[in-house]
Amino acid sequence: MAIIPNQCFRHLRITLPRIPKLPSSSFSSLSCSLAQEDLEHTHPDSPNTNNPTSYFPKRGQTLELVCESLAFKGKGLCKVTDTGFVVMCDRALPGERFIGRVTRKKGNYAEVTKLKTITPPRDVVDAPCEYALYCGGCKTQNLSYEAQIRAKEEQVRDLVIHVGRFSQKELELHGIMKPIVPCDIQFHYRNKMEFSFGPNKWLPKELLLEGHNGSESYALGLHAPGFFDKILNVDKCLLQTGPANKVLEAIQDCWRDPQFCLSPYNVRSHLGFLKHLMLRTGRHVSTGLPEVMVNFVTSSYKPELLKPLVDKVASFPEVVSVVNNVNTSVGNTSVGEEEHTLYGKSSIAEILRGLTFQISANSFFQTNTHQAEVLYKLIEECAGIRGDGSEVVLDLFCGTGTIGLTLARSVRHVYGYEVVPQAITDACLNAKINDIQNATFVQGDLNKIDENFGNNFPKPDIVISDPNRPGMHMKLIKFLLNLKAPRIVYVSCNPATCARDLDYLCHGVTEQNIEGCYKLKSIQPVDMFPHTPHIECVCLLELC
Ligand SMILES: C[S@@+](CC[C@H](N)C(=O)[O-])C[C@H]1O[C@@H](n2cnc3c(N)ncnc32)[C@H](O)[C@@H]1O
Repeated sequence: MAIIPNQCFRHLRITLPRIPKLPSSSFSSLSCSLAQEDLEHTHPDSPNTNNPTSYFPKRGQTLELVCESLAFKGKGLCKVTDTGFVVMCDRALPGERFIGRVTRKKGNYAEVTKLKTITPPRDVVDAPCEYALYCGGCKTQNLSYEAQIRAKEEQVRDLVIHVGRFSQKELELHGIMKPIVPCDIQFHYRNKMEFSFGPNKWLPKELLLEGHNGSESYALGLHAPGFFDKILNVDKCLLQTGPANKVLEAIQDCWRDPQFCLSPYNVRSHLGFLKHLMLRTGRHVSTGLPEVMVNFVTSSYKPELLKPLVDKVASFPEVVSVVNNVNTSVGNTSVGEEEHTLYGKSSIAEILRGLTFQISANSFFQTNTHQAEVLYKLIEECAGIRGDGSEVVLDLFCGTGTIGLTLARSVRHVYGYEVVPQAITDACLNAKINDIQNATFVQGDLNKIDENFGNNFPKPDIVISDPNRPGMHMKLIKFLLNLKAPRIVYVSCNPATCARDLDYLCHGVTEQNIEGCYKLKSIQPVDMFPHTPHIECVCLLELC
């Protein structure tokens, strides 16, 4: 993710108080409270716009609560009896009655930790994963899938109304709000997982009370929720593909063997060798069979130490690539300063909308390939391309060019902009592999555009904008409002910033005397990540 200097948010800051503040007894305000937290989080300079409130539970106080619905970030939303005061609880599910302890004050609501369930949630199911209750990845695995997607759709509607300032009536009258598109495949859908090594297994309190002891053994797994230094050991992850799980199990079976002298990296002492294990699954372009890349991230380059693990994983026919990213920094990222190929190829392939994409260890690619097909089809439909090869597409936040390239076949030219230089290199490579000559990819920071932005491409007929969580910068909003392209397809992974940007584009920015000039035609939530709180949306805007 790009590091964004604080001053870039000056323009956004003054507009944030416009998010309506509703009485705490209103449910809509609850998810808005959390959305506000997210908007402030993404814009660190923003002022504190918290509402004073007469009732506030004390920190440490215990309360009996009922979870009413799921709010932004998948937190359970509850109200204190009699006062209607809002509290949020991680992992509380709709219908669940429980005892919670207040842990912190947050604007006009408080956060609680669940101590004990009194009545189980509605729509509860048995979570198939043994780690579901502790691992930070799947927060809602024990909620039926129908209830999960219902909750996601409600959140989007709530944010579009209360942050985006679109009325329920206009959403309904014009059929703007579309029903969420579910994901047909609810497990094993992730093509990429990153596990971390650590010196001690982390165990949740419940297991420690049962007498389990984790502190004595090394861990390979996922970070315990909220901890950068604690690893929940995981032998299998139900979100990743079957072949990737086979590889994970094989590594778990042998990496602690003392004869291999392999040590996990300790993020506190900065000693140790093995940092992360990244597993990516693609497909062979002709056979369609799965291809796995194994990426060992280590603190130094010692291929002889990795050899036993490399030999073990290379024995799987699906493993076609083993690479080693060497990251000598004390930071905890998986991108190395050097990359060495230890077995097979340095990249794997994937097919999306009939195009082939080369995926190297650190290149960005949609993590749910199956649902990316669905998402890209929706984007293409929204783009409403005539197909006569006359139109120009501007692909903002283009990553490795996947959206633009899937549209390139039916337009005159695609111009893609992206901040990460490696992604631009990959986008150009992807264009070449697919013999696409009418696409130009440019590296640049869309938070820092000036009046010259737009001089190097003709006026687009269609703008695709797919920003990451912070959404679009005010400079880009202003640019788009001046550009007046006939259509904007806004793809978003954060419904809160999406609702804010839709408001700017359609209703303008009053404080800056900027008028909106777009009409929201449709907003389509898409579930890309079952069992997690993440929500993707595809929105179509047309010039008024
Ligand atoms: C959600 S991804 C979308 C990628 C691509 N459209 C796709 O579907 O694969 C957002 C992209 O925006 C890029 N990005 C983030 N901040 C940016 C900025 N300030 N300027 C340009 N690109 C940025 C990220 O590197 C990332 O590739």
